[in-house]
Amino acid sequence: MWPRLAFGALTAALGGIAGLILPQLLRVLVDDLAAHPTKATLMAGIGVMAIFGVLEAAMYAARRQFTVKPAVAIERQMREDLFVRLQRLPAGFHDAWSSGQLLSRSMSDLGLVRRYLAFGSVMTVSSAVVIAVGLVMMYILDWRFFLLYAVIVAPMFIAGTVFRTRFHQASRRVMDLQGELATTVEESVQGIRILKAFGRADFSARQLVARLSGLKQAELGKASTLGWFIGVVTALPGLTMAAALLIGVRLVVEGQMSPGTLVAFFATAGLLSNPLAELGQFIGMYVATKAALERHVEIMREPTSIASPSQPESPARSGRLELRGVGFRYPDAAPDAAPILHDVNLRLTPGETMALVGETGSGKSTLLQLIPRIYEATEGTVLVDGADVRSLALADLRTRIAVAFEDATLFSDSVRRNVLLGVPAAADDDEREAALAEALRVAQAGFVASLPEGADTQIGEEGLSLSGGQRQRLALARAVAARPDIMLLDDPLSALDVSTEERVIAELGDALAETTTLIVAHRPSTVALADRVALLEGGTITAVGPHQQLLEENAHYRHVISSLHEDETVEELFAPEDEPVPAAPASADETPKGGAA
Ligand SMILES: Nc1ncnc2c1ncn2[C@@H]1O[C@H](COP(=O)(O)OP(=O)(O)OP(=O)(O)O)[C@@H](O)[C@H]1O
Repeated sequence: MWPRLAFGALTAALGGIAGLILPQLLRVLVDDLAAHPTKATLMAGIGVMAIFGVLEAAMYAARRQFTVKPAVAIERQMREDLFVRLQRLPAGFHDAWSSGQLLSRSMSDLGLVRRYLAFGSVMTVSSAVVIAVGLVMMYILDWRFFLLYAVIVAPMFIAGTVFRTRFHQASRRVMDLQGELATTVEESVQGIRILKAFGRADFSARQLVARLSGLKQAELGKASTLGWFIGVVTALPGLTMAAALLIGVRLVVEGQMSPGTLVAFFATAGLLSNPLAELGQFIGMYVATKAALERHVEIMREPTSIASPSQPESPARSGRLELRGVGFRYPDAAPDAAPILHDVNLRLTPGETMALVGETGSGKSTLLQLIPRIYEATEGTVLVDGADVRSLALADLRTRIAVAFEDATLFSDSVRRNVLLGVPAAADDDEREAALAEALRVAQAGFVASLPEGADTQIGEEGLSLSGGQRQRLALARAVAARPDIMLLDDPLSALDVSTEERVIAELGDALAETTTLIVAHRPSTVALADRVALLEGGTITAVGPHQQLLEENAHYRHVISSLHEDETVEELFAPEDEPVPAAPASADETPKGGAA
């Protein structure tokens, strides 16, 4: 890869040097033709010029051949590394970074790096070589001209130093604003229904216009910085040539210099003016690429605090789950804020189903996310199969556990691939099909059969849109298909109508008989699925026991349960289990709840 880039720079430099030979030929031709004008001299001169011209063109073509491939390969590799990094970084990192910033860093920033590698870097080397060789040739032609030309280097150097600092700041600002713009566009597209429903499309447009104006100003500032620098690097050689013309004509008239030398100087100076002006552009490209790389490195250096241990344990799989003295505060929480969770002690026996109940915002979802290490407990220990989760390889831990969140995220892919996401790659086709059929049955996702292409139907952003209830059932099917030892369900049935929910619960009860399940419940009917219920109150578990017992003994539990379901009174909840519960209206409640849209 790097040798190809080096060859690219070499061919670019050789092409430039081949071009610099032409003024020397011009000098010989002019002086010889003036002294002994013969047809043979003229033809030889034209022939050599043509050869060098073709050589210059061939070198140009070779440069592109050498440089484009490695630059594209490096860009691809950097993008892959960034993506892998983003996957590994903890959820806390993603909370703190906007998606637009990550998008612009992985797309436009890395495109800039590719362009600099394929073009800017080799052309910088070749321009520098051409300028150096050109200056040597000027010296050979006449030292006075060389001196004259060399004088402009000092102001160019000063201008270059000032330019680099300013252009770096301007480039960085433009990139950051591009990231913010990407976030605004993404949020407006994601939230288009809300904006339309509230008639606030103009609000989003105004926000976008404000961002665009900011970006425009920053782009203009960047362009004007580049503009004045290129102006300086173009004007200085021009001024030098004017001075050289004055001095050169005088030297020729006085007979101290041949006309050929003067012509050759101007031809050389003409050839150098382009690399000099381009060098300005390339320095600009270098500075912008440096800013892009800094943004890249910022992410690549983010600590992956949640990682696999170097020597992971591999305890026998049993489905045991225990939380010992667990506490947690979010990384971005104020230092004086109370922890979300503290002193949480909970033990689930293998195969047990436990419901987690608490008031809204009490930390139920947070607690669930500590188990597969989506967030890391800041106090205490989470144990899976008797081992601290931090001592297990992450991949291993996450095959032991499957999760289904209320906000069912599906990918732009077929139903089949979405549901089989957690099935081990080693499973053969029959096993995969069996897992799919079983999972769809348990999750009551029979609607899949009536989709246009059944389980091969494309869903997600690039495919068919599903209702909130359908998506939740597929997310639940995904968790079931993974056949974990421990299942974490974060209110995964909230968008289902009551009768579908009852059927799912009945199926889940059978399917999860041997799976340890912790289920965040917002409906008494979900709570009924559980062997025992844990009550989360004030950031800790204050009671654990069977639903009926907690209803009888715990006032806060009664309060939470009664607030969960408006249709059922506390008295009805006390009703013996075999007594029929009044049927809730079987509305087609498949619309997404809250943020699950
Ligand atoms: N990523 C986050 N960063 C900072 N604070 C958060 C984050 N996610 C949640 N919180 C805060 O943690 C608290 C607990 O949230 P959590 O979602 O765990 O509650 P919950 O009991 O699941 O709520 P609900 O029943 O409404 O789903 C809330 O006060 C919330 O504002």
